[in-house]
Amino acid sequence: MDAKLIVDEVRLTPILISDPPLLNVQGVHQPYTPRLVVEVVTRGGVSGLGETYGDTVYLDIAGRLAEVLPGRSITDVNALFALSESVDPHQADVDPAVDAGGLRGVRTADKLRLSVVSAFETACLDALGRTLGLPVHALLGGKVRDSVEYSAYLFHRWATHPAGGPVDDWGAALDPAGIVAQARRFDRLHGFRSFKLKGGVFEPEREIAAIRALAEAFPGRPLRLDPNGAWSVETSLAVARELGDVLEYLEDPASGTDAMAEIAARTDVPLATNMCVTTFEEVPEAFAKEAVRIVLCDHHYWGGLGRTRELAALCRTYGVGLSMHSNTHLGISLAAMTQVAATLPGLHHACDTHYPWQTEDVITTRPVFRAGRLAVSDAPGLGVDLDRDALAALHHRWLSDDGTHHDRDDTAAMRGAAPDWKPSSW
Ligand SMILES: O=C([O-])C(=O)C[C@H](O)[C@@H](O)C(=O)[O-]
Ligand SMILES: [Mg+2]
Repeated sequence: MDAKLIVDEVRLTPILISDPPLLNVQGVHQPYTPRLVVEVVTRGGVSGLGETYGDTVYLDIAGRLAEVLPGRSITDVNALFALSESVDPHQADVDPAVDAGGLRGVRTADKLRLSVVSAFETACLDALGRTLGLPVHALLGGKVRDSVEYSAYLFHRWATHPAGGPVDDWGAALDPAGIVAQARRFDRLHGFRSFKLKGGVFEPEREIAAIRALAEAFPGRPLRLDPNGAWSVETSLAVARELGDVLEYLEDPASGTDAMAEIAARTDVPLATNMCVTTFEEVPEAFAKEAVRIVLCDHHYWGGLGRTRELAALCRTYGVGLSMHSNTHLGISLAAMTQVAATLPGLHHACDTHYPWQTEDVITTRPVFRAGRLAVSDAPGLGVDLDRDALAALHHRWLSDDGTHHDRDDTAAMRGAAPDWKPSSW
């Protein structure tokens, strides 16, 4: 093996990034959210980047994986899965409750591990691409498009965080007019063609009215509504009847494969998910029951860019559509999302991204959306460079935090404003 390709060192940098007070079924985003930046440095002096969730449970696994990686080749990404199993002795201890902040389905030991492996895989591919002078998409078999379409991610939101923290100039959006104003600003700034509204915040009638207002303001544009499983089967069907003529898809209206399958059997509105199909183990039952027509991939928890392509192949095989999910993330993840999305022939829906809500980053140049799309970089690796000063500042914030923000907890943030608050269901 060429010595240049051998991992010399792995650097892990937990950071806290500012986040606006966006509302969802589990509460409100905290003012700061944790992320982890992974750097894999080769003996050839090349450094590759990856980014993933920064909550404590991920940091623990990442720390152990970082210790055993030096001495291995950056080409050996398939070995990361077995390697991560060998260093994660706490697999049985995982609380299976749905991740409070994540809203991304089951919480298994395997999935937590895959969410760490993904950042290491991305960093290895970035380092390999930089070493060979090739973009990551070339390492994945090549791009099938030159730009990737993203969707505007609309949220009901407050103007400020209840406990204080960073303030932006978006103001509150708590009714249909506020959501339309937010969509107009996204349209103006980034040219997004399609809009996704995070639902499950207010009673369904108010969210139906918001989608209707969007349909009126942006006739013919693709619209999605995602209450993160907050509704019953009957409520979901009622919403589908109300909005069937304007929705591109309804995302996770109810929780669980059986509920989704029942809704799917009784409506023509396509159902999408990033909650009931989030692991390969969940695929056979969901596809057999025809519970969803579209799966949202996410390279973070599916285990990386290679596994995202495997999911895409499965979806293609079963005639299930593909879209892309996002959680709060920075430019390293956005670059990885764009590189893998560029290689997926069956990706016919605009990808989600929280990125426009993020005002801070650890990369030197902010990507620019044009007509809602990002150009696919052909530069070596992911095509992004680390801003070390920004990384140090955000790491310093993490170090200075008393632990309140080390684990994302939207419910705790909401209870800061309303101590008796509980998630609603309709
Ligand atoms: O599509 C989704 O379900 C998400 O994007 C989950 C996220 O966590 C979102 O709800 C959020 O950031 O509040
Ligand atoms: Mg969703």
